Amino acid sequence: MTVKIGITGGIGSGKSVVSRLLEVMGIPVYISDGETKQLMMTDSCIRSELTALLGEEVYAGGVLNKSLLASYLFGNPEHAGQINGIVHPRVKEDFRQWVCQRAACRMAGIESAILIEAGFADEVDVVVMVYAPEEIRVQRAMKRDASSRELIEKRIRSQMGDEEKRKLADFVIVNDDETPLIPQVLGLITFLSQNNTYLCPPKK
Ligand SMILES: CC(C)(COP(=O)(O)OP(=O)(O)OC[C@H]1O[C@@H](n2cnc3c(N)ncnc32)[C@H](O)[C@@H]1O)[C@@H](O)C(=O)NCCC(=O)NCCS
Ligand SMILES: Nc1ncnc2c1ncn2[C@@H]1O[C@H](COP(=O)(O)OP(=O)(O)OP(=O)(O)O)[C@@H](O)[C@H]1O
Repeated sequence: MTVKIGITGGIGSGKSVVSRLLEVMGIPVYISDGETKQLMMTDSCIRSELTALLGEEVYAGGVLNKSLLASYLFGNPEHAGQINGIVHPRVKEDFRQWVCQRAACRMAGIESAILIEAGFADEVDVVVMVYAPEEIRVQRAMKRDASSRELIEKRIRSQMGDEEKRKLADFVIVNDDETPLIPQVLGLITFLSQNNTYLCPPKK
């Protein structure tokens, strides 16, 4: 049985960095942001529901209009709920298939900023939170995306707060530019390898 690791944390916390380290160590990771964007292009149900909600311009020129979608989604919690309700059930199905295709792997991960909010915690055996103080996250995301503080803070407000997330996580990896990251990731893998009883019975 593949042990499923959920990797979560707010925007700019360093989930992608942790996921890359896991991949380098031979653990495949389902990157939700990328897979979701792919599904929003290829899945006919998602396409028709998003078009019904936002109009034809959401796929203007045959590509996903990310700025239109982002301004709608991050503008209002109700809007976020509508988009999430269209997209997340399909992502969940897709992730299940992806895991089945990797049945030979001892461990596999899923990375999502909104793993818990989107109801994916029940899909995994262990939830790992990547934590960084909010100001560091804002600075990283502004630099990475050449984005404004206002925009990043808007996204942060649409996600679950760190304190709440911490309580629901089984492990916390601190990525605060001071605590070394690699020993923490190695520690996680070693723990999961040695303590399979902790993970039993795995969730279906
Ligand atoms: C709004 C979109 C088009 C913005 O795309 P863009 O390339 O600018 O940003 P990207 O996808 O890299 O997201 C950046 C970060 O925003 C945050 N974020 C994205 N979607 C959501 C959401 N539904 N709720 C809260 N935060 C979110 C995450 O921290 C994410 O890592 C895109 O994020 C999207 O399609 N979101 C809706 C689908 C979704 O929920 N994706 C999250 C993975 S399940
Ligand atoms: N320990 C670190 N040292 C230096 N730079 C880092 C560190 N951790 C993350 N970064 C940088 O900060 C930025 C944000 O990290 P990353 O993309 O991993 O965050 P994320 O949690 O995946 O964010 P998002 O939710 O937006 O996808 C990236 O440019 C990354 O290279």
